[in-house]
Amino acid sequence: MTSTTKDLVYITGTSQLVQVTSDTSYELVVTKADADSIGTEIPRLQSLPTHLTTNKVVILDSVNSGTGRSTDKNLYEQLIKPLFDNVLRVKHEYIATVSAETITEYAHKFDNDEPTTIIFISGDTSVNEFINGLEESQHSSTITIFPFPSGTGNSLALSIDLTDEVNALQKLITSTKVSPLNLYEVEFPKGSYYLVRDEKTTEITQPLKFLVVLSWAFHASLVADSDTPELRKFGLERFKKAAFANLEQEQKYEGEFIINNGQTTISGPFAYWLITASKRFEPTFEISPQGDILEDSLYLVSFNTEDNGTYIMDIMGKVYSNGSHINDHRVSYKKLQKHDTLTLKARNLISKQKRRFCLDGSIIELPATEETELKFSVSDNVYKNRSIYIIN
Ligand SMILES: Nc1ncnc2c1ncn2[C@@H]1O[C@H](COP(=O)(O)OP(=O)(O)OP(=O)(O)O)[C@@H](O)[C@H]1O
Repeated sequence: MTSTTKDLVYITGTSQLVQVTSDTSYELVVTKADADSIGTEIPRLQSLPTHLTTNKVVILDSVNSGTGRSTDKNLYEQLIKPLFDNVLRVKHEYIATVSAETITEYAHKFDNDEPTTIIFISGDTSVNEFINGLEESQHSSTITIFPFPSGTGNSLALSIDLTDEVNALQKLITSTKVSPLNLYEVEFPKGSYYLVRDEKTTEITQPLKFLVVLSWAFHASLVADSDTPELRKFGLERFKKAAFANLEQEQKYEGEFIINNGQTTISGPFAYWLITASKRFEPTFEISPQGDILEDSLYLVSFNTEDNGTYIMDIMGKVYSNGSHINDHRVSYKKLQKHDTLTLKARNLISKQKRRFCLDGSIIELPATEETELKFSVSDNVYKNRSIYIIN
């Protein structure tokens, strides 16, 4: 692998140029340099943003995210730790997950009243688990989130234009922009469970929040089927592999999506159905071109089942082609906003394949039933007395 060197930042007070060399591993390179001798495109750092100074800083490393941490590249050990400890002097707490419960348990116990910045080295699911794990707090407080794109899909990070870890690190230390991170809510029917590697785990007993996507049909199926140790090794390719396997079977999910008690009804059977706040799920998979994570709105993207073998790939190809699927007459693309009443009526949920939903990457299995209803809503950035923000 050829090695590349990227300029991270120039620290004006100490005249230090900080660069990152990456090949099979990362290395932080700090040299003294004269301000006039370095390129004007390198960000000048005069002082650190308050999310790294005034706030308590926690780094949550979800070590199973992406292709795991077994490779030689280790973002925290090789870049963040030396940068924070030796160069910028950012006091922080580092937590590496040891199990699938670490994040939820941390969130349950989270009782900081002081403003906290939580830096996630993960994908979307880990951030979702933290938010949903929060318990009611007596005092209102703020939690500022920063997502490194270190998982497989990284839709949240992509939504704020973070496509690689080094660019993300640059944004984390230089950006002073912090915006409310709006949350969305879904109420699953009683008897719904999380499904991990096809096994039922925790029962869902309260409405859940999501940040980027809630899906059913083809999308939920491929995310669920890709959650095996064999496929996880492939990184982003795991979704493609699971997608091809799903295309071998008919994608037919019966039901209808009802907006504002019938003002608009989008009838199935659906091959594809999701609601999302994000613009992209992968760098080139532009699922919702008008989406903006900083707005308090969702978009519905759905299309119906057809009886030819190529229509799903045809429409997916358009998603990869700058999101041009939204101009395809077969695709429903609708903005959903605060105060909209949103209901999905789903029918014939007997076979397991038909009753799996994806909530920011987690899979949820509904109980087997002839008909059920799910309710959704667009809420603000406050949950359990905590105001959630994102550095962007
Ligand atoms: N040590 C661990 N053992 C088992 N599970 C873990 C461990 N650490 C983290 N996890 C779980 O792995 C999952 C990682 O999901 P995350 O979304 O962060 O990454 P991803 O699935 O690669 O990315 P994406 O959701 O963007 O596709 C989370 O459910 C998290 O709780």
